[in-house]
Amino acid sequence: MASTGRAAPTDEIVVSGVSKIYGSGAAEVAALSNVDLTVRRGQFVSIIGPSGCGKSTLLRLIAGLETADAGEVSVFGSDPDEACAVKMIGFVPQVPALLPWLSVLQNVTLPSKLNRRADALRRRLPGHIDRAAAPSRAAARDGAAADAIAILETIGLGDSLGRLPHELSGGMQQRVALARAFAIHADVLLMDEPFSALDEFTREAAQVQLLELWERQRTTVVFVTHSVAEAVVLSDTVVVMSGRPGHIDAVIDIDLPRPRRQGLLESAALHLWEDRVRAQLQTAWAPR
Ligand SMILES: Nc1ncnc2c1ncn2[C@@H]1O[C@H](COP(=O)(O)OP(=O)(O)OP(=O)(O)O)[C@@H](O)[C@H]1O
Repeated sequence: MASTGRAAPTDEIVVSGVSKIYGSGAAEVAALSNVDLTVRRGQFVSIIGPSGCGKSTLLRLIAGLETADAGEVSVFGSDPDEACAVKMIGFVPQVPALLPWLSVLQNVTLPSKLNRRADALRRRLPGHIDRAAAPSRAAARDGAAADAIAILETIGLGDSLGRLPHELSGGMQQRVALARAFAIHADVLLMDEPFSALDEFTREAAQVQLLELWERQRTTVVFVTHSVAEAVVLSDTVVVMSGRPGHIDAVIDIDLPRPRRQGLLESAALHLWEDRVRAQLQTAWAPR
């Protein structure tokens, strides 16, 4: 059989021997050097490390928004830019970036309205797993609204469907951005410090709501954070990075039971894992 030039579908995101350099000459920055990482489908993986160690660069490479200078990235067997173009990949940035003239519900349903063509293409990509049968246009519209409402209810915004973004707190706006990402039913969601602007109490509540959404969909998530507690409470695996140039120091599997809820935040087991990740970070930051 003739080769299609496309890798076979896999159940993994694979980053293999990846290096990334920005700029050239005196302005050259080695952002990543020889990074290997495997994320299995359905895993929640957090990346933690000091500022400038290449966390966002790694996320952007998986998203197909940057190209590696060496090595390869594959998203369930597809090239990242191809996977991104057909919305196999969703992105949650630091700022919610909601459209101010649209209601909460309209903000959440907009991507699925815009992405019908991408949906059709996505169904043909080898690494995509269909979560629902292809619906008719009208059924898709009604289904998308019902789905968005269910997601917004899960995240505690069921009574805010008709409100405009400026009528919401920062924490509520970020939860709408999360709902919008989950509503596209992407194969992987990449989240770049989505809770960093929230106060501690709001942040912990948002983490619990993210976990509730994730447990419903079991979407693969790669999550960048500076918070050890956040990484531990959310993740199956915490990836510890350090810089100059950016590389992976340790991959720590967090063996805490799920579902993880508010009570876990105070548990001794959680604090033991936090201590372990913090010790690894201190090793990573120690001068060489
Ligand atoms: N577009 C760019 N052009 C030049 N250098 C860049 C660019 N993007 C990132 N860098 C550099 O690459 C390195 C890694 O940056 P990156 O943003 O990936 O780190 P980070 O770990 O996400 O940082 P932070 O935690 O502060 O967000 C840094 O030294 C940064 O200055």
